[in-house]
Order: sequence, then structure tokens, then C-alpha cells
Amino acid sequence: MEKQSRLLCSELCVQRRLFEVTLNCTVLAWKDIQIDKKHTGRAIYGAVKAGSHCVPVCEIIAVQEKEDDSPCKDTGKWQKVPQSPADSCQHAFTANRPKYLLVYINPYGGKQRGKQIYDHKVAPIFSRASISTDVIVTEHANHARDHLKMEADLKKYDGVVCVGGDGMFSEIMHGLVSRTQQEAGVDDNSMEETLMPCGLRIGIIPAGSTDCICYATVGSNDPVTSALHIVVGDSQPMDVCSVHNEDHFLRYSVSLLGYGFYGDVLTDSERKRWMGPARYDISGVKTFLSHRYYEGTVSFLPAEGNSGTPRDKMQCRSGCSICQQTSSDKLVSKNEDSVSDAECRDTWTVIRGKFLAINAASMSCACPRSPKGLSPSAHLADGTTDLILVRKCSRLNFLRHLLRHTNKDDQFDHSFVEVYRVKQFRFTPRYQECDSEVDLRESGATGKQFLSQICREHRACGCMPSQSNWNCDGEILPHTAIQVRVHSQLIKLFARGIEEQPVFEDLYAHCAI
Ligand SMILES: Nc1ncnc2c1ncn2[C@@H]1O[C@H](COP(=O)(O)OP(=O)(O)OP(=O)(O)O)[C@@H](O)[C@H]1O
Ligand SMILES: CCCCCCCCCCCCC/C=C/[C@@H](O)[C@H](CO)NC(=O)CCCCC
Ligand SMILES: [Ca+2]
Repeated sequence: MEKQSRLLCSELCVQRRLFEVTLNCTVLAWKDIQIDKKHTGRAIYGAVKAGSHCVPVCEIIAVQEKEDDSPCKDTGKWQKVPQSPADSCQHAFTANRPKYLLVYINPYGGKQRGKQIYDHKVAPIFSRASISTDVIVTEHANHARDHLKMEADLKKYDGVVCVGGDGMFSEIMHGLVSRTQQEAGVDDNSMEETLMPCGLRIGIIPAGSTDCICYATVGSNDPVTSALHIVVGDSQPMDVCSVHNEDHFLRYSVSLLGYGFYGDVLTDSERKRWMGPARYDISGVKTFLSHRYYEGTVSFLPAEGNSGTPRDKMQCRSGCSICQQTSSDKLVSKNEDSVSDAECRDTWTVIRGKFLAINAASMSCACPRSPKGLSPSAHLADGTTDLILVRKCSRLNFLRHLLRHTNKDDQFDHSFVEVYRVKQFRFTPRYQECDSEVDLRESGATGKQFLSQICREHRACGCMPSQSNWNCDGEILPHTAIQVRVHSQLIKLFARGIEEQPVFEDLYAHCAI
């Protein structure tokens, strides 16, 4: 068993069909001897050729030992492996696998099927893989976040699982990131602080309305696929943006930070929660028809180095070379200047204008509504976010841009769309750039008085003081002037990125049977 080339082989009879089974340290393969003899050669999905199948050893969920170990006469056939080599082989592929998980279920996410999905599809897989769990069905919003932040005995667990949508994931991520910073003595109100990466991995069992984080990290929103990624102990690092208003921490974001169109869609859809996932379609059309634009200033620090560009066609896939390069750069930079020193030397780009939408996508944001996502070439773990500015344009042009999110055409190929790969950005809405704001704030004006005074001010300068909200991974932010910084690979998921469908020849070469 020590050498990859060394094969164990045997014959296995299942329902009167005879299979030849081979095992080396990386692959377990079996082929139907009868089909093979007929030389049909017909390829079927998931098989190497008709009747031939293989599975990498590291993806085997569980091994059950049969009572009857009939002695083998021929050398090379199944033999009972002495306990110590068997243990070390098993250890090699179970080392990163979780043994004890803390599971939070949102019973009200998406179509309210979280509990059912977990009980029927996920729990049996965990139990088959001998994973122990503590399960908490949440009783109110922020239950999971606060439990993780203040109560949970995290030393016991190898990971945290959330059953729900992007909002539920956000709760888990906030709980875990905040807890990690608290324990490390990091002040999250300071934008300059380097945040401490989280030790525990997060698993997502999709049961929400959009499930964009699951879809963009796994390639599907299937609960069983996600459960299998957890069981085999996959690990996918992920960037997290911190969002501040001056010296005040607001929230973290991993997918979309959107002002204007996506902020307005969310604000409207929150009033329609009772509609379930359809609320986004109704609010999307309504917001599109309202065609509001927003003025302000966006400033950003462009990403440098080998991080690619948002318009290259280098999509982030399993084992992505750009994200791996970021991991090794991080190791080197630990011994060099601190990030903030280096960033102080960089120059900020400033863009002032009228926008229909300002979006920052830290990952592709692929989801069933938009299979390639808001920024198809964004990376999960490259330490950057793609800043997309959609300037004021006609309704028809904006519709063309939106529809390109749903087909293969390039949504950035419009004169009114700009996209930049950045590591920090700021936004200030126009009305807050006026000196009058300071006077109003100092005069102690309340929300409504404040806005009506701004409107009077702006009548004089002729602009429409429209105001939107930031959509931060599906939550509305209370401030419009924000500062954002990307924290490279701050968290890890039980995932491995999106896998390309392997071509027939690759599979055959991999299995080599
Ligand atoms: N027991 C609960 N009662 C009410 N709200 C809850 C409960 N548990 C969690 N929540 C909140 O429900 C919100 C939505 O949940 P979730 O993200 O699971 O589903 P969704 O909004 O339908 O999906 P998506 O976020 O993918 O659009 C979350 O922001 C979470 O804070
Ligand atoms: C009039 C035609 C409109 C056609 C538009 C198609 C464009 C679809 C792009 C979808 C991008 C989703 C980005 C994901 C953001 C999530 O963090 C967030 C939380 O779940 N979801 C939303 O805010 C929900 C946002 C839903 C937007 C529709
Ligand atoms: Ca990124």
C-alpha cells in the first residue's frame, strides 16, 4: 500500500454481475467484466468507459469492514491489511476531515425547508461518515451570530455548518470573525488593523432564496453535494471585506456590496419577504422601471501584481493559480512591510459621477439567476474585489446590461460600464460632500428634517439628491458613506471551488485501469 503503483485487486460479485476491483493509494476502481468483454466502448456519464468506474480514495465517505475475510490464495488479491498500514492509509485521507460539527439551521430561510433538508438529506450522510454534531435550530434573527460570538465552546468543534441562505451564512461568518478578533485582541473598529484569520471552516447547506455564496464556491446549490464537501474535509479560503463608516465598523461582506440598483432592489424586497424567493423578481422589475440615479464620488486603490483583471477570461476554478499565488504572497509579506504601510504608498484613483449602480463583487456572485455572476472573472481568494460602476444611461441600455448577466455576452462591454479590480474603496454620496452637511449635523437636525433641508439646498444647484442604501450580502447598511477594505483569505469554507466537468480522456488517464 505504500507505493501508488502497487495495486490490490479482486473480483466482486454484485447482483450477479462480476466486477474487477482495484485499489492503490489514490484510486479505487471497478469494471464490469462482462460488459468489458463485449467491447461496447460506449461512454456513460461518470464512467471511464462502459461498465468502468473509479473514485479517488480521498473522496470515499466511509469504509465498512466485512465480517467474512475469506483467505485469498492468489497474491495480489484482497488480503487483510495489517492494522498499522491500514491506519496510516486511512489517516492520510481522513486527516482534514471534521469529526465534530456545530450546525445552525434557519427554519425560515428560502422556502422554509431548512430543517427538512438537513434531517432527510444531510444528517444521514454525516452519520454514515461518523461525524458527531450539535444542532441548533435558530429561534430568531441573529441567534446563530450571537451564540457563536459569545457562547459556543468552539474548542470542541472542527467546523461550523449553516443550513439556510446567504443571510444565514452572513450571521455565521460575522459570529466567527468577530469571536476570532475578540480573542486575538483585534479592534475591528479600526480599518488599519490586520484581522486574524478564522481557524474553523464553515460549511454551507443551501436552503435560502439566492444561495449565491454556496453556488459560487461549489458550482451548484445542491445540499447533498455540499454535505459531501464537508464530510471529505475540503477547504476553500475566501476573501472578506470589512465595511466602515469613519471609525465605526459596520459589517463584513463576501459577495456583493451594491449601491443604487441592488440596494434599491433589496430595500423594496425586504417589505415583500412573505413572497419568498419571488420577491427579488418583483422588486427587480419595479426598481428597474423607477430608473433612479445617484451622484457621488468613488475612490479606490487598484490591485497590483499578478491578480489578473475583471475582463480577462481567467475564471476562478478549483485549485485556481491566482488564488494560490495570493496564499504564497501572503506568507512572504508577513516578513516584509505591513499591508497598511504598503498601501499608504499607493495612489488612490478618484471618480466622480452619476451612477445607476455601484457594485463591488468580491467573488463572481454566480447564482441560479445569473449563472456566470456579476463579475464572472472575480476570484474567491485573491485579496481583491471587482468594483463595477454603471453610469447613468438610458433604460434600454441598462436593460441590455442587466440581461447580459443571464447570458454569455460580456456585461462590461458597454460605454457606460467601467470595472476595476481593487483592494480598498470608498464612496461618498454627493449630498454628503456639500459643506451644508456639517452645518446640518451640528444643528442636530433629525433624519426627515435633514433630508428636506438637503433638498432645499440642492434645488439651488439643480441636482436631484437621490439616496440609496448599500446592499451588503443581502443586508441593508445604515450608512451611505462607506470605506471598504478586502482582507485576503480571512475565512475558509468546506468547499473546493467550482470544478470543470472533466473530459473523458482526463478521467481515463487519472484512473489508469
Ligand atoms: N429563527 C429565525 N427567525 C427569523 N429569522 C431568522 C431566523 N434564523 C435566521 N433568521 C434570519 O433570516 C434571514 C434570512 O435567512 P436566509 O439567509 O437563511 O434565507 P433567505 O433570505 O431566504 O435566503 P438568501 O439570503 O439566500 O436570499 C437571515 O438574515 C437570518 O438572520
Ligand atoms: C429587469 C431584469 C433584471 C435581470 C437581472 C438579472 C441580474 C441578476 C444578478 C444577480 C446577482 C446576485 C448577487 C447576489 C447577492 C447576494 O449577496 C444577496 C444575498 O442573497 N442577494 C441579493 O441581494 C438579491 C439580489 C437579487 C437581484 C435580482
Ligand atoms: Ca476576491
